[in-house]
Amino acid sequence: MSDSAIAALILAGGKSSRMGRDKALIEWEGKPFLTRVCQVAVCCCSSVYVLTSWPERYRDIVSESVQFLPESSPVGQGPLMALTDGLTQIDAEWVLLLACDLPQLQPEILQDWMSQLTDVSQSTLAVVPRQESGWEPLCGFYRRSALTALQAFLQQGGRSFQTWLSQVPVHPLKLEPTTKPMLFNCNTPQDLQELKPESQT
Ligand SMILES: Nc1nc2c(ncn2[C@@H]2O[C@H](COP(=O)(O)OP(=O)(O)OP(=O)(O)O)[C@@H](O)[C@H]2O)c(=O)[nH]1
Ligand SMILES: [Mg+2]
Repeated sequence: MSDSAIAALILAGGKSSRMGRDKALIEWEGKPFLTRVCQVAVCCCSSVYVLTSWPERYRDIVSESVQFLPESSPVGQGPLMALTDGLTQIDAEWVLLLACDLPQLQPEILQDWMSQLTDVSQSTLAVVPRQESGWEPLCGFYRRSALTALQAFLQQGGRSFQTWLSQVPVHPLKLEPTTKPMLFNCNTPQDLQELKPESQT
C-alpha cells in the first residue's frame, strides 16, 4: 500500500478538563505534546491533518506540511464525532487516528502496524490495538468506508468508541510489552509527573 493511501488524523479539540489546561500545548522536555505527535505522524504518513477549532493556537508549533481541519460540530463532542468529522474531509483509504495526549508514540511501531493493513479483509473497518481493558481507539486505523457505520451510530445517539468497536468488524493489533509504553495516555497532572526523562524511555 502506498503511504498516500494512509493519512494521519490528529485530534486536538478536547476539553482537557482532567488536566486543567490544554494538553496539546503541554511540553515534555521542551517540546509540546502536539508537536511530538505531529512529528511522529509526519514520519509515517505523507498527509497529516489536525482536527481542531483552534488552528491559530497551534499553527506555529507544527511543521508547515501539517494541515488543519475544522470541526463541523460544536467543540467537545468527543473523539468518535471528531473521527467522523475527519473522515468526511479526508479522501485517503485509511486514516491513522492519533490523540494529541500520547507523548511517547514510536514511528517504527506505527509503521509496522501500517504494513499489516494490506492483509486485513475488505470488510474490516478498523485495525486497533487491544489490551485486556479494551480497545485503544485513539491510536488506531480506520477505513474510509467506516463512515457509513459511524454516521448511523452517531445518528442513534451513540458516542462511545468502545461500544461502536464492539459492533463493527475490527482487526485487533496485539500489544507486546515493548509496544505498550507508547500508548501511555497523559490525561491528568499526575500522569504528567509519571513521565520519565525521554532518555530513559
Ligand atoms: N477535535 C476534537 N478532538 C477531541 C474532541 N474530544 C476529544 N478530543 C481529542 O481526543 C483525544 C482524547 O481525548 P480525551 O483525553 O479522552 O479527552 P479530553 O476532552 O482531551 O480531556 P478530558 O476533558 O480530561 O476528558 C485528545 O487528543 C482530545 O484532544 C472533540 O470534540 N474534538
Ligand atoms: Mg486522553
